[in-house]
Amino acid sequence: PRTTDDYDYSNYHTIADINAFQDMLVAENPNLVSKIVICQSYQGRPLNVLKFSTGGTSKPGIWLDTGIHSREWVTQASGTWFAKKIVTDYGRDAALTAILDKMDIFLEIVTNPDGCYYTHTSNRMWRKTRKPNPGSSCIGTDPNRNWDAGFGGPGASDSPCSETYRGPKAHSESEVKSIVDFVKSHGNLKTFVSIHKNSQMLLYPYGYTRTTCKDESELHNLARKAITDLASLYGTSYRYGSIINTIYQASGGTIDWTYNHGIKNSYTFELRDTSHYGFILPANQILPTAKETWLALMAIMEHTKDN
Ligand SMILES: O=C(NO)N[C@H](Cc1ccccc1)C(=O)O
Ligand SMILES: [Zn+2]
Repeated sequence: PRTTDDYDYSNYHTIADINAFQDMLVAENPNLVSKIVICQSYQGRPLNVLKFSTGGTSKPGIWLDTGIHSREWVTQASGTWFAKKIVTDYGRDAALTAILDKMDIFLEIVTNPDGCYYTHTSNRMWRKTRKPNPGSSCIGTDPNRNWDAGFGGPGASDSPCSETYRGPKAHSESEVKSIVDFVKSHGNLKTFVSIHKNSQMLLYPYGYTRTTCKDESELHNLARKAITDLASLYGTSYRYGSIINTIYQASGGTIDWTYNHGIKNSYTFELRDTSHYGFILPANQILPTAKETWLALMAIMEHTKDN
């Protein structure tokens, strides 16, 4: 595709396509979009973050990431659609314009590029990073267990062969450490949304402990509003609640760390479906999934702007 207008948003794409999309989007919208390379993956691929900003220096920020689990292809595809939606709606949609006039949005679409490449070339079901584990023939760490939040506790594995291997130590994976460093250097993120698939759930901290997080009632009420907006489009029903109460105990998870690091509005989305198709969601569900999820994200971003 020569422009982001003729990019095929209703299909799954390789990393090369998605990186080309990102560069086109920046070139087409130099006053709104820029690309930050926050680091490289283990195998040396760039970790690209799109910054959507109307200028200013220390604006509060909203972080969105997709594809941290590489096999969850509908999330990277949705992230691509979100990027185009932001530039399309700025200056046209009052709600989105108000959000961007007050806050910056950071979007990492291919958060696990090594794993993503591997799903396209070798194993469609790959979830983890692709860094080898010394002393084991098994590759990779689960980037949703590698964060310094209850790290190594119940709800993660210490076996490199497990899909939920936590890694040799917290933040051992550059794909994780690079986000940790970005959060610390930015210092003013108000919202952090990590997008996964399968289960149709909207989850908030904690996963590693049954302790109720201090903002639980606010996060619960906002989650209810967000999934109500989501369901208004096609009737897709979501469950919501804390990770540990809604899905299961998991330690070292992304949003437990971001919440403990002071980002109140920390959420994990689990997009379509509820395992009817398993992880191979048909491409014809990409656009409906992206569009309904955007309504929930708008609810979360508007709440952030107003609180
Ligand atoms: O893998 C997915 N979804 O794809 N999420 C599950 C559940 C989860 C969600 C949020 C935080 C921690 C744990 C996981 O085992 O990581
Ligand atoms: Zn996942």
